[in-house]
Amino acid sequence: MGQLDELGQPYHEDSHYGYVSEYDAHSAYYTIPSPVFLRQPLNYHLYTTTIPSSFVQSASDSHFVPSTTELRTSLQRRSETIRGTAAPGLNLPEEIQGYHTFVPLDAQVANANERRKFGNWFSTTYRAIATADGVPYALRRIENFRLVQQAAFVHVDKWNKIRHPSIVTIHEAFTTRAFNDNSLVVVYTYHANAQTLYDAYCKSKPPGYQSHPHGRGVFQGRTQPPAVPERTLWSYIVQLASAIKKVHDAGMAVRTIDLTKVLVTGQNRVRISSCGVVELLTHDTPQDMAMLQQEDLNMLGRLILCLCCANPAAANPQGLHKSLENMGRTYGNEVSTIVLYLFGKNGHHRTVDQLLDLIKTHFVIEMNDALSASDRLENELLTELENARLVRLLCKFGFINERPEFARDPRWSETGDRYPIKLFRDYVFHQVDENGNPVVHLSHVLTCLNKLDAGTDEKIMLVSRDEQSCLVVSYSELKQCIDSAFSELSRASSLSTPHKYR
Ligand SMILES: Nc1ncnc2c1ncn2[C@@H]1O[C@H](COP(=O)(O)OP(=O)(O)OP(=O)(O)O)[C@@H](O)[C@H]1O
Repeated sequence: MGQLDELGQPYHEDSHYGYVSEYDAHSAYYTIPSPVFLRQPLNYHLYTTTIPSSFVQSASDSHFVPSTTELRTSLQRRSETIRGTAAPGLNLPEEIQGYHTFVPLDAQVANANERRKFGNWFSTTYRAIATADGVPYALRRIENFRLVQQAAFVHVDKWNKIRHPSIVTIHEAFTTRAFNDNSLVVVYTYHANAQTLYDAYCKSKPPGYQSHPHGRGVFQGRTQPPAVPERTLWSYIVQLASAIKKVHDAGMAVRTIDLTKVLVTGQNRVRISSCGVVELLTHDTPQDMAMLQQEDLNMLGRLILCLCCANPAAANPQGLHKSLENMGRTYGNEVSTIVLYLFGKNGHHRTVDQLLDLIKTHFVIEMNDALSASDRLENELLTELENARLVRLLCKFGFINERPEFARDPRWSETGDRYPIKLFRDYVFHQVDENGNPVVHLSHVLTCLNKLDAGTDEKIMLVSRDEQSCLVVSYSELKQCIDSAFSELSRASSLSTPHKYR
């Protein structure tokens, strides 16, 4: 029973959380029926309780993968974000160029003067779902921008060919008047719950309830974000340098290496976002690629300095000296050496290959951590491997059991060839102990279903409810019986609506 308590809890009824929603068969996403209620935060710990330690390969944190419980909690949060809808009253377009269910991702800034600009233009980022594949995408909209030359879209094709784990992939771009202006929209892969480096390390959190993965939130005053640990800093430097290498090798420049454009998308994982937008906006202006690549290295140096000082203005010329001193007090000499190299103070020509050479020892550490992460994830996957198989089996079972049209069917009666299925259902789910109390034991159910799915030769004794008759059958016979009952049912169903069950 203890096991059931532990394993059973993740499936808590959540209807009282007030977000039970209508299922939109067309989009396969949840839409909130009107009137809309303010949602209570989910108690994630109910969904992702600690798995009994005997089932867990590694409960400890590793560099790229958090402990099992935290990993599950964060995946739940992402899944919930992906299925969320926008607050009412935002007047967002219903559908644009095959994308629907728009949700703004930018923090709502009350004062328009405080909005950041992308070059000379305001931009807004939305999450939207593509009708074609039902997958969420991040759409960056450049407001009031009239794209004159269609030839500019060549940059989208070029960037689409750059596939790198630390670059957010671009998919397409189009112009639209659906926002009541001329907008350019650039579509990227969506990373649910991504945070910019600026938000993660430079922005203080306003007072309020801070959620806690293992319990109720607690009220906290305005909190400063944590300083970036040196180990994490090196991880970021390695990932970003490797992304720059990929782009420079393709004869291009990144141009968006900035605290507000680099996203943290998982434990210690960073990705450069918004690639290609600058090229689209400045298509008319001739560019010196060698100079832009030098500027990329400079931008990386500025980003590291700002990150170390938790201050986006740390690399401004007037405070540069002081910022370097501050950085030197907290971080090792090697960090300062890299930053000074990237600034290229003596007018040196720098290359990304030289940079990689300077930080090569850190690449080895990263690679080891990345391999450990993939081992950890394989182990996590192993614990989930059987879930889909068992759910399919339970669905089959649910389809054939207790159908009213079978009530008078002699095959399901006590002398019929389908009768063992009924008895087996009782054997799996409706057992009682010697005092007549229900036996609710998940491991019994799982064991029976696994043996049934495998069709083992093991025999079990099935007893009727009135204890007047009993049958000895093997799992293999039961499997045949269930398969044939289900095939018959699906044949009848496919006559009217094909492909209902796969
Ligand atoms: N590809 C993406 N996947 C998921 N979230 C994203 C993606 N791109 C951006 N975001 C999120 O969208 C939000 C807004 O991104 P944006 O780049 O517009 O940030 P910003 O510079 O803070 O906003 P603004 O420029 O409007 O002031 C950020 O919180 C960021 O984490």
